[in-house]
Amino acid sequence: MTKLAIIGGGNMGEALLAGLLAGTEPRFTAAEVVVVELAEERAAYLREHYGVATTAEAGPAIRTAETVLLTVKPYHVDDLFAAVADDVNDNQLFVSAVGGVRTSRLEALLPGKSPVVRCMPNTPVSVGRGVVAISAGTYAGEAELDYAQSLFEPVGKVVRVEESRMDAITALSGSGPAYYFFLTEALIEAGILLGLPRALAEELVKANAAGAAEMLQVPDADAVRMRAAVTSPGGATIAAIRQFEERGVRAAVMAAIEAARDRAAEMGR
Ligand SMILES: NC(=O)C1=CN([C@@H]2O[C@H](COP(=O)(O)OP(=O)(O)OC[C@H]3O[C@@H](n4cnc5c(N)ncnc54)[C@H](O)[C@@H]3O)[C@@H](O)[C@H]2O)C=CC1
Ligand SMILES: O=C(O)[C@@H]1CCC=N1
Repeated sequence: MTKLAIIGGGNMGEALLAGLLAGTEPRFTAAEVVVVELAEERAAYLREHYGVATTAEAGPAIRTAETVLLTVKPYHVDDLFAAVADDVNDNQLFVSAVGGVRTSRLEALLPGKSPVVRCMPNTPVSVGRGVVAISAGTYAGEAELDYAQSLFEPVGKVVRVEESRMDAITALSGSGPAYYFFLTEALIEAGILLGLPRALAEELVKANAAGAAEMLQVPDADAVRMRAAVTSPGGATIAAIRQFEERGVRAAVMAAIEAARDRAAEMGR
């Protein structure tokens, strides 16, 4: 029996696969995992890089799996479940990372009463520094949440949440790495505007991100206080902060996360 079937070998399927197979004591060996991926070029890449088996046939992979991890797009879900109804049993755990899709919708698509845990990971799971929010569906309880926690702890921090918070968590945390990468891009371009060579600008901006991230991990780290500590009276930093505030960057961030939350909810319908 396969321990884990990952359905969808795209960006998130690969990020979780990489994290779960990494390290000297990986959560799974490659032989314990099968990835269901329709695009053959993508499947070949995953076989070559991770040594896992792949298939385009979800049914047999699901039939023989203890845990089924869903990493397909929300609009793939109906077709997928229609095709595998005969391959599912109630002893399997379904763990869904599908954005916006509620456990009640997945439960309605499943033929029996398989337990479903919904999760929202982020791409740093690929390097063991992710964060994964989990919540239980109707037929999943503490045992299934404990199992999901043990599944994801090797790839990052795990937080248990009410499912009603999942769309907000998708916007803030699932999408979160993209915002930091976006800011990174913008800062590198700013360095180039100021005449720095691209390689130097990249080196400085990436090292700043790593340093600031490390400082934020110190217990009781306070972003407001740490930002103030950089902002000298009458100095350079306050001149930049004034531009951010005049241009509404703080309000833009809030509006952006709100839009992501609303879009997550819409995707799941
Ligand atoms: N990319 C991210 O950072 C995050 C993504 N998610 C969620 O993960 C899911 C996947 O997102 P991505 O990996 O970014 O998308 P993606 O488009 O990169 O990957 C989806 C993969 O599923 C494959 N696929 C489609 N139908 C299939 C089927 N019936 N059987 C097997 N494979 C099938 C596609 O060929 C594709 O490779 C989405 O629901 C998204 O909301 C959640 C958290 C973060
Ligand atoms: O952009 C998306 O819809 C997915 C969900 C969170 C991150 N990526």
